[in-house]
Amino acid sequence: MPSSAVSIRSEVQLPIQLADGTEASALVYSFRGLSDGKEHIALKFGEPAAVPLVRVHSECMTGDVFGSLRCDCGPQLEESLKTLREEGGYLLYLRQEGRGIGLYAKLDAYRLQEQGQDTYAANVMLGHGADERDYIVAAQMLRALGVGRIELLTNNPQKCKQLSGLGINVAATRRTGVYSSAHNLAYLQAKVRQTGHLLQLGPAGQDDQG
Ligand SMILES: Nc1nc2c(ncn2[C@@H]2O[C@H](COP(=O)(O)OP(=O)(O)OP(=O)(O)O)[C@@H](O)[C@H]2O)c(=O)[nH]1
Ligand SMILES: [Zn+2]
Repeated sequence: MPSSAVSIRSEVQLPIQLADGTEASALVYSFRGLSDGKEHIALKFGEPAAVPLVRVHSECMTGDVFGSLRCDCGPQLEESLKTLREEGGYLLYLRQEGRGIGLYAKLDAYRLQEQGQDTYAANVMLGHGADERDYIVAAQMLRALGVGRIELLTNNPQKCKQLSGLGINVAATRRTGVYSSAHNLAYLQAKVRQTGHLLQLGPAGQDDQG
């Protein structure tokens, strides 16, 4: 369960340029006492509503930084930043690279996917869990920010379930757009099939972008 010992360590303004060239400003928080000892951060945009919009984003260096088309993380992050700038709210950036298995192991999993394994089976073949994430630190960060009730921006029912189980009131959820292409269609299909992600997938590249 979230520890009450977690507190805000620092806050600082961060001007941001979004992919479309427009600018935003966020307050970036660091934390003291998070249970896994990692450097997770939260970004606050504008004046969040009484039930703030929250994106809990799992780190994906290849997608978030380099624009990898193997997954949908980059466009989901971009969409989240735009929506949060417009509506106010929080983005929690969780250091859960590769669904918790780490960057190198994720790259190894990509090799296995090239040989026909799906994204979950590849993790298991490497000796990892299919999805090793939990959302304990997310709940700790929200509590430290004084946020106990949220609207969650996600297609992943597990995030809602786990956060609720950790005492965060997920009053509503909002789906992100669907960002599919020939490169990530099999990956997105596996997410729908195996973890119940709420994505409506048409033929590659023809899905709604919002
Ligand atoms: N192990 C592994 N991790 C991946 C792979 N593709 C993306 N990831 C990681 O998966 C995480 C993102 O998870 P997703 O399943 O895309 O989305 P989600 O966070 O469950 O759900 P949303 O809230 O809807 O985005 C990030 O940590 C990525 O680094 C892959 O093929 N293998
Ligand atoms: Zn990704």
